[in-house]
Order: sequence, then C-alpha cells, then structure tokens
Amino acid sequence: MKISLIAHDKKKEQMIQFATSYRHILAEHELFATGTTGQKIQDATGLSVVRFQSGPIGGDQQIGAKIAENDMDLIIFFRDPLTSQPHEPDISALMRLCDVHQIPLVTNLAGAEIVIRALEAGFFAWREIVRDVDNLDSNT
Ligand SMILES: O=C(CO)COP(=O)(O)O
Repeated sequence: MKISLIAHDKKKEQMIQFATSYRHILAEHELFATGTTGQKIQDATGLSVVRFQSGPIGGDQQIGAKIAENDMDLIIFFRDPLTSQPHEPDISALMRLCDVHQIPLVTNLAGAEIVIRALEAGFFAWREIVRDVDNLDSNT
C-alpha cells in the first residue's frame, strides 16, 4: 500500500514515536511524506520515505495530486488543531480530495492506531480492487 505520513510541527514528535512503534508494519509498505516529516521519520527509523516538498511550500498539494489520481491508499496526518497554518487551503484541499476519492484519512494518533492495526490485519485489501477498477475506468 502507498501510505502518506504528514505531521504539523507540534505533532512531529508524536509522528516519530508512532513510526518507531509501528516500524515493522510500515516497512512493508511504500511510504511518502511531506519534506520535514519525511526527513525526521527517515532519521529516526531508517525507513525509506519518498519525500515531497515541505507542507507550506507545496507538499500537501503534491500528495493531493497523488490522491486525485487514486495513487495513494492511506493518509496518516497528525494535524495541529490549535495552531493556524499559512497553507490551510492546501490542507483543506488534501482532505477534500480524500473524501472525493474515498481514500482513508486519519488526522490524529487515535485514528492512526486503529488504521495501522487494520493495515496489519489485511483490511486494506479492498484498495487493490478499487484501484484496479479505477484504472480500468480511466483506460476506457
Ligand atoms: O505542513 C505540513 C502539512 O500541512 C507538514 O509539512 P512538513 O512535513 O514539511 O513540516
């Protein structure tokens, strides 16, 4: 599965702890991240992460573009709800596209704990079917 990991500054430590705790599960998947989050995850865990731009300069939009192409299976986004972000429109756009394309999105640690276990248990297999159908549709 293609998984995006994103964390706002005050949530980065939490993301590192999450990625460290579930390293064994994440290691089985293709990981993507906004720039700074990805760097910190790589440094802390040694996991290989495809890094986009930092969020405020376009990283959320780049991940949004993958979502728009149905080329992302899960977004784990530790948002900071108490700090205003200069790129709030980009964040809203990313979340909106998840709803448009039925891509699972969790925005806090509690949700992430559930989806990571669901991932490990194989509950995401449906994404392969959805992706195949979508690819068939776009080829016709
Ligand atoms: O701002 C972000 C998401 O909206 C995260 O970006 P960074 O991972 O580059 O800090």
